[in-house]
Amino acid sequence: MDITVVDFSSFGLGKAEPSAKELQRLGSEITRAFTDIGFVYLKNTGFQQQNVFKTMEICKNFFMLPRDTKIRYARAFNNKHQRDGWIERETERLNLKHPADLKEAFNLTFPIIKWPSAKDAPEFKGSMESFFKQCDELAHRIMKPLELGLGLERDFFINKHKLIGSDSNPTTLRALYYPPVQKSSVLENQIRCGEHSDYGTFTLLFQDENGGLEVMNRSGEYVAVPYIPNTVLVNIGDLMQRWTADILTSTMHRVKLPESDDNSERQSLAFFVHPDNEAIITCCDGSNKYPPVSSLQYVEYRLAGTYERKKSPASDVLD
Ligand SMILES: O=C(O)CCC(=O)C(=O)O
Ligand SMILES: [Fe+2]
Repeated sequence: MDITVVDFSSFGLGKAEPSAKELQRLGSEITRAFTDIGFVYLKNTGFQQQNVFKTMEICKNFFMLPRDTKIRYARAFNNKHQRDGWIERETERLNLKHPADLKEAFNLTFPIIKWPSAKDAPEFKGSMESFFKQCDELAHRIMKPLELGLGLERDFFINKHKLIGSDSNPTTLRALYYPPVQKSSVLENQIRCGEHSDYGTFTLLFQDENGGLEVMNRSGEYVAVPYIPNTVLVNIGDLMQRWTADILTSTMHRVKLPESDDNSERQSLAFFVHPDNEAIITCCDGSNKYPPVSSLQYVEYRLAGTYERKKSPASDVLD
């Protein structure tokens, strides 16, 4: 199983809308990939690889801060409407059958109250804000051909994603850091990111050169999804699968441990696209295969399962 690479140069960031024929081509190719495996690599999106790596480096500087500093920016777990901030290692478990994930993360979900100060993390705020904006623009550019590919009316998806980057939409930019792993301290079945499917519309994923991401193929085997320079990996989320009455596929994936104690770390940036809070998601083919659900209700229900009931870092810093 190979994940298709689609050339998105005709509608990359900053480009005018291409001809109807070209948009149709993009739509057919992307829709085919999302129908088959639920993942596609887009190349020439307008994202500069160097800028992606620079953003990761700025994030790494944050992750390298002492715990006492990072804890000041920890995500609160006592308020389900406040999901931004730092998430300590082994706090989340994306697969409930496995021990907690060997990763830490920083969420940018609006409203953002946990920005690290410029003193603690120079450039972090500006860099993440600008990355968020670029992701938002690319997400909207992907929706247009997708509407065409699925034979939906123009703006079908766009109209339900008007408030990205505000308190009325749960879309999240997440910086992930997977620290080096000492095999001797790893619990049974513990990996960097447990097998899961994403929750929302779709996800834009930017990986570094350290592998580990794997996707389940149709035979139920996990296969590597390597980093390809100058591409953005896009995958369908569960809400989109439901929205399209299972035409598009939300596929299980995971991040495995490095092969040996080779001190390799991993970083990624994930942009989880969700419809606006109040959007009601009803099967787009009129089949009513799944009952209508509000975007916010759905994401809150899914997120509730992700966190362990153990003492969370946020309880150290109730503010
Ligand atoms: O870090 C990665 O490459 C994947 C992370 C992921 O799948 C997720 O956070 O949903
Ligand atoms: Fe994921």
